[in-house]
Amino acid sequence: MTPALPDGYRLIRVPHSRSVEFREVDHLAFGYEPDPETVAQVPDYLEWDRTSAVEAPDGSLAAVHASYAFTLPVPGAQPVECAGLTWVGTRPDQRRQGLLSAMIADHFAHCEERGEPVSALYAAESAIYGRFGYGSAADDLRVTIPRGVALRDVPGSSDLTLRFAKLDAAAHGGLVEQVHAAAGVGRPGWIGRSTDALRASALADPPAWRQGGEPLRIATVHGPDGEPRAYALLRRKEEWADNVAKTKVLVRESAAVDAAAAHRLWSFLLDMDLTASVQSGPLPVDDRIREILVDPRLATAKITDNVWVRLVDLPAALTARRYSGPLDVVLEVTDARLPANAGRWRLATGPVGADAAYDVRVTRTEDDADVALDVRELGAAYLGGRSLAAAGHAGLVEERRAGSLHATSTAFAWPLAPVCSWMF
Ligand SMILES: CC(=O)SCCNC(=O)CCNC(=O)[C@H](O)C(C)(C)COP(=O)(O)OP(=O)(O)OC[C@H]1O[C@@H](n2cnc3c(N)ncnc32)[C@H](O)[C@@H]1OP(=O)(O)O
Repeated sequence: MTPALPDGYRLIRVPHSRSVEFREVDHLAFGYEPDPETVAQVPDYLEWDRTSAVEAPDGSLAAVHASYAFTLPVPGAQPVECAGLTWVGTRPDQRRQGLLSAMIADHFAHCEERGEPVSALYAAESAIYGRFGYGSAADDLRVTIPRGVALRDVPGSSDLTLRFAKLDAAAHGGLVEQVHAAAGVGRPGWIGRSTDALRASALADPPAWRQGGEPLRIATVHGPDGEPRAYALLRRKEEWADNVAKTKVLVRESAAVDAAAAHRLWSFLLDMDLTASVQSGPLPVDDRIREILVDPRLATAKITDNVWVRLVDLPAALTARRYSGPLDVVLEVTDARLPANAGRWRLATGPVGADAAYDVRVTRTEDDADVALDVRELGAAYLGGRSLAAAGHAGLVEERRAGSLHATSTAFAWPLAPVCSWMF
């Protein structure tokens, strides 16, 4: 069902030649205006063959959205093609007349045309996207830790070398992406920056973004042959109180390829002169730092929703991931926006064979349903970080055959918590 637009409005693709107008809608919707220095220093990272809008009858842009061609790491399998929805905005004077609803339908149609079975996003407000079938599929953790707290020993940490420098995009860009990719192996949701412009924007540091802190620095950890094994992009924000230094270390993003490298990095961050605390960037909720703090209570933790996931092509999406155990279940799915997903589906997986062959079948069935749920709940559970049983406990998933929800929930769960380490 395509929601109707008001008379005279139409959905269009936006070419690069209209980029100023496109950005202006977003500035009006979000309430900001980048200064010329920021515009000059942050690369244009939108993909201009994936930018769309609603045009008003007078030819102006009333609402906009864009997407990135990502691949989304899923539990135990190759990443799946994924449209990363972004830059969604409706002009304040055009709100609540269905423009977003029409743009989302358009976005799903583009996903289908491009063969992208899932879409993911960061929600500006968490109440917006559930109605469109997106489920909150991951949380992220941000910790603030006082300087000098003790860490448990991790073998090999003290053999590694730490370097600290002013961030130089040309010199450090390759290292950051190499470590980021290696650190995310096996981690559902760990989306990589897919274009040079996105990679460059991760290192952008215009003065307006510094909030009174120093320019971005980079701490890197190296193995015996100098190979990079961890990094943190950070800035210090100088503060003094009664002649005592209270400077904060603000980490934008960090990643480590293994436990020793993570320990070496944190040992450095938690022991910087003149500082009082370290505030992390977005981490998975099961991050190593939670395990290695001697006194975890000293860390203040904040958990927020991270990526949201929408199954656009349900059978393709469910077939593209692995499950934590054998399963044979009939799911009855509701999907108000994409009726092709609705109805009864048999999801059957066997054990992994000796040859590592793995079989997942998702087929239409007329058999009685074991578990009934909306596509939103399937999206939430897709990366293995949300419990379908918990959703059932909350009244959002219905168990029709005793025991089937426990089995389904167990199979969808995954040992490593999903997260995306950067906001898009
Ligand atoms: C992935 C991203 O880019 S996230 C960024 C999202 N953008 C922003 O937050 C910028 C500021 N906000 C806006 O630009 C707009 O308010 C938008 C884009 C969120 C909504 O655009 P609109 O064109 O007004 O949405 P539309 O009229 O299609 O509303 C669809 C439904 O969503 C609801 N809705 C829209 N925005 C919100 C919201 N922020 N919170 C809760 N419900 C919302 C509407 O009430 C409506 O409900 P209904 O179907 O029950 O009537």
